Amino acid sequence: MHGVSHTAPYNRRMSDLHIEDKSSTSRSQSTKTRATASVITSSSPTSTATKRTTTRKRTAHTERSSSTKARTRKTAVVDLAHSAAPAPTLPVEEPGQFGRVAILDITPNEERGLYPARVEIGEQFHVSAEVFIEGRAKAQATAVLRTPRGKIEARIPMVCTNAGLDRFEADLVAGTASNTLPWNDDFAAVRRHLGLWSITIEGWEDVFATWLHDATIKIGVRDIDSNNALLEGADILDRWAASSNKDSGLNAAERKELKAAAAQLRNAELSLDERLQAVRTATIEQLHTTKPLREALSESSPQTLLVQRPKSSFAAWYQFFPRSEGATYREDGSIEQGTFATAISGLERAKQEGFDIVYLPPIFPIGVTNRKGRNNTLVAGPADPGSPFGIGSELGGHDTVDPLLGTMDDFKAFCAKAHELGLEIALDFALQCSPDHPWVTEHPTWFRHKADGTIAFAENPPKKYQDIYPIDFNADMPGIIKETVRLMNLWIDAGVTIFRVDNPHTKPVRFWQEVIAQVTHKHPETLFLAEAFTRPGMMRALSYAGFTQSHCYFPWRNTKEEISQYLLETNGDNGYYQHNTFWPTTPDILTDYVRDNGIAGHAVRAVLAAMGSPSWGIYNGFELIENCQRPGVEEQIDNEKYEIKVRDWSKAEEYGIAGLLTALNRIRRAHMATRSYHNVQLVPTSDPNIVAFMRHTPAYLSEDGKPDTLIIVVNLDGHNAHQSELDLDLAAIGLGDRQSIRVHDELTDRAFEWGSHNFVSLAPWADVAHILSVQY
Ligand SMILES: O=P(O)(O)O[C@H]1O[C@H](CO)[C@@H](O[C@H]2O[C@H](CO)[C@@H](O)[C@H](O)[C@H]2O)[C@H](O)[C@H]1O
Repeated sequence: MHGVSHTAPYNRRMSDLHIEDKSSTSRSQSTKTRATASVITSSSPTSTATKRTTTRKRTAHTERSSSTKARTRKTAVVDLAHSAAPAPTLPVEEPGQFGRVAILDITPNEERGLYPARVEIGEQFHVSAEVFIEGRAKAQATAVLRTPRGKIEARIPMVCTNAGLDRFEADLVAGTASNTLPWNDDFAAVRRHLGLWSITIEGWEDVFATWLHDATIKIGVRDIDSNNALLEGADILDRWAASSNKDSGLNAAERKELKAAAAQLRNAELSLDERLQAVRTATIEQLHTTKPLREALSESSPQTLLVQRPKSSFAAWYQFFPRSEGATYREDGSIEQGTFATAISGLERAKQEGFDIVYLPPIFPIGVTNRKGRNNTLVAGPADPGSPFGIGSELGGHDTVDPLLGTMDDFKAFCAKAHELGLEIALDFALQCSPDHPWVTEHPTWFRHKADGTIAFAENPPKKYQDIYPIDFNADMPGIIKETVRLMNLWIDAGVTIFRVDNPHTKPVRFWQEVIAQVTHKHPETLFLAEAFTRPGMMRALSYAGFTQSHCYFPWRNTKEEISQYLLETNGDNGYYQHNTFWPTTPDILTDYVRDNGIAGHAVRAVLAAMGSPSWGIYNGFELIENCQRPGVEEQIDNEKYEIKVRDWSKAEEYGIAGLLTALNRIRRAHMATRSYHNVQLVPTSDPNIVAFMRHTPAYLSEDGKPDTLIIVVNLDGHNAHQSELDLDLAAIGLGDRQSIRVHDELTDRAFEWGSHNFVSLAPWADVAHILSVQY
């Protein structure tokens, strides 16, 4: 976890802030504007001390602009006459020029900031920077978050996390988490907060801390300069007491307190220790933490942050095939397939289990030429419905509803029912054609013809897709873009809000960039899930191009080491660009782990997916433990891709998995800590079969003012019980001063007393996991 533990941070949210944005809406990123902002800053937060100090600082600024030697000399004399001059804010006039405090290596900042980091509205995220000043002086840092209109949303003190090495970190949140959906009346209010926000880092000299450190040593050894040190401290306290209300937010009583402490530091009738005691009070300590004197304020250039709509990070997906929903056996044993009308039962099941998004495979007419038969055979029988990914027939292509499922109106009614239930519809968009697709004759240049005039079928080695032609983008990319945008708009108008794009990595990234830009220009609420399993660079590029979520390698991360490493990889800085969705299985993926670990194994993978990633998904049938592989391949036998399934859902109760999925979605909704790609921390365990991690949201980011922490402990062995010791870093969850804490198991409702060293025992026939919420 990047989680930064603040004890008493200052100026949390804008509502508590006493700081105004001095550059506000005019905070353009141009050098000129930035320089102006710095100059304005120099005349308010740091130069607000006594009249004398203010005059001196203003003089310093005038000098810089007039640059006359005489004036420079005069100012130097004035400064020397007064113990130490406070470090000024220096204007930054061009990129790369340092301010008075140096700020380097701000994160997130992928590809040198070319692509904005992405978060969902209300998602906790993490920033860091290296901030330092010369010599022994102490620097501090503050993260400032601005809305798209330039208004300051939060100013959060950053914490140095590697003492002496200048790395400062902070957690932030942009806007308020929401479950409002695009068709809800109040969505307009959410939309106002979406778009490009900015983060700047303010570095500043903590002159009080620097002084206190040195003064304590000097007085301790009765240094000859002890009196000077105390007088210097008194000057600092005076400056602090007079500091701008906009910056420090001190009230009258606090200013009085600081002035009284300054007087005590100057009081020659007291002993040196008694004088120093003036600043060793809880009040001054508290003020230093919450309302410090910030001198030499230096501001980084802004980093952009794209804040996206609800469900762009935090979403629970549920996949089913509408043709199987409500399918029945006729008397002769043949199957009556489901339709959009009967598939309402799938929506209801998704709703009941607490999912947000229903994902449908392609719903278009299926080709006849080279149609695949059961179990991926190359010859289809007369009753075989074919793979829905074999798109297009004489009945139409990507803009036509398969008549076996219903009409366009039936599909619209299905979407409307989903919306009524609070579910979004994600439609599969597989850009490929059956040989019978109208494009094959209407747009021959969209396909690569071999010398003999034929077209090669598609493949994704080692998989072969003999029933489809791939699209060739080289001859007419503009034409394909235009048609793709038309198609997506058509389905959006029917009620689709999300596209799950099949194999996007086999098409040019630039193609997706243009398509997504055009679609979201008209329909900014549209989300895109990339079904890409490929090289990391390509997966990241698709995210930069606009895919909000991505399939990933979670299904193949099964051991403790693999899971631990993957949790950090997917929930760290990568999570700003690639929002990985954790699916335990899909119609294309049934791993050996799920095959071999029975009901317990299903429970394990569901807990890891739901708690390990803000975005997770379940392919239906998981509840029924459909885990038999087709020999030699990592996918189900009698796969629904090639045949219609008649399922007996009454069996779902028996296995308990449906109940578990429902509980997991309930826990996710109730705990803000599950909503972020940036708050995971591994918890060390002694047993190789027990993996543990936690998610923590500090109190200052939560809506109810309380921290939210979940500790997830999972026994990966689907056959044997395991016991493990488990070490908890209580300081990382803001409870460093406690010997013991109360935790509540969200799955079983049991309560435990835990501490920094704990013991767990988990058995596949009892509990495969604990999901413990810490009671604050
Ligand atoms: O290539 P992936 O493993 O990423 O899988 C995706 O794309 C496949 C091609 O669209 C798709 O495969 C299914 O449809 C094909 C075309 O009808 C068919 O030939 C394959 O046998 C069938 O598995 C796969 O489902 C999709 O997720």
